[in-house]
Amino acid sequence: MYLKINNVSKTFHNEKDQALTVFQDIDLDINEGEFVSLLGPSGCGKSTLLSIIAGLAQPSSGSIFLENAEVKGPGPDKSMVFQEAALFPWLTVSENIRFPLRKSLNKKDQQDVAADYLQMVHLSNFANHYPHELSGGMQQRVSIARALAMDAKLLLMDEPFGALDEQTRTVLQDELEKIWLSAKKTIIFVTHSIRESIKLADRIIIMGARPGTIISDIKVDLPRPRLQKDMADLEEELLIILKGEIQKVMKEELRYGGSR
Ligand SMILES: Nc1ncnc2c1ncn2[C@@H]1O[C@H](COP(=O)(O)OP(=O)(O)OP(=O)(O)O)[C@@H](O)[C@H]1O
Repeated sequence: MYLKINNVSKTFHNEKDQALTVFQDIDLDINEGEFVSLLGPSGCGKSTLLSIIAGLAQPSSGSIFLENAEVKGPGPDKSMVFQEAALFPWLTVSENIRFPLRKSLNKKDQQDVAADYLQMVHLSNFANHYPHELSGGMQQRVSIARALAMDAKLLLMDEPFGALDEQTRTVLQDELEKIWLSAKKTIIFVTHSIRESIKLADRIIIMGARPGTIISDIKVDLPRPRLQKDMADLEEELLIILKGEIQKVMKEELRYGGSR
């Protein structure tokens, strides 16, 4: 198995040492080359699970194996795109993309790779600008270009298009689909958008309200590129599942908020 998530649980403790178990006993096997989307109500632990897979956070119990090696920390075998762009403000756009490549590629190759990915996110004319000269959406496109340029086999994306306008979002969804189809990377993609997950993923994992577990594991067997009219039935089905979970979260938040 390419990625094996074994009985993973995560509990946080607040300042009063009250325990908050975010999710419990998550078991998930992901094949190499799969495009998996993680859906679930706000606060069910999608970002936390992604950070644990990335090696940026530790599980409270359980373990994760990537190509049979236990994940103990971040590494070049996985790259992550966060909800907000995380760029070095003192480096230009092109230098930001080249930074993770500095040890693996010579200068000319770094420049070529940076230029290719900047073109892909339609920012070629901004290569020598600094992040503060770009809008939030443009900065996020640079982060995506940087993660793709690293060419890690496992790409972890935490609502990467959440802050983008609808048109840019659609363009980048199409680009990501093309990259995935040609490079056959394994992608785990957190989103709030049912439509986005049906458009992109092979497989949709739905996490339930806290303490979260996996409540559905759905194969998306629609031809690509996916058309809205073909997606409608599955969209309806997922909406019904998610609505129930969102209601549970709202009730729990009221209870938790009231106890503070
Ligand atoms: N470092 C932390 N310390 C304490 N609690 C945390 C920490 N990180 C996350 N949490 C809590 O864990 C729960 C899950 O958070 P997480 O961000 O993983 O959820 P999510 O499903 O990605 O939510 P959203 O869809 O809103 O982004 C939340 O209740 C959050 O407050």
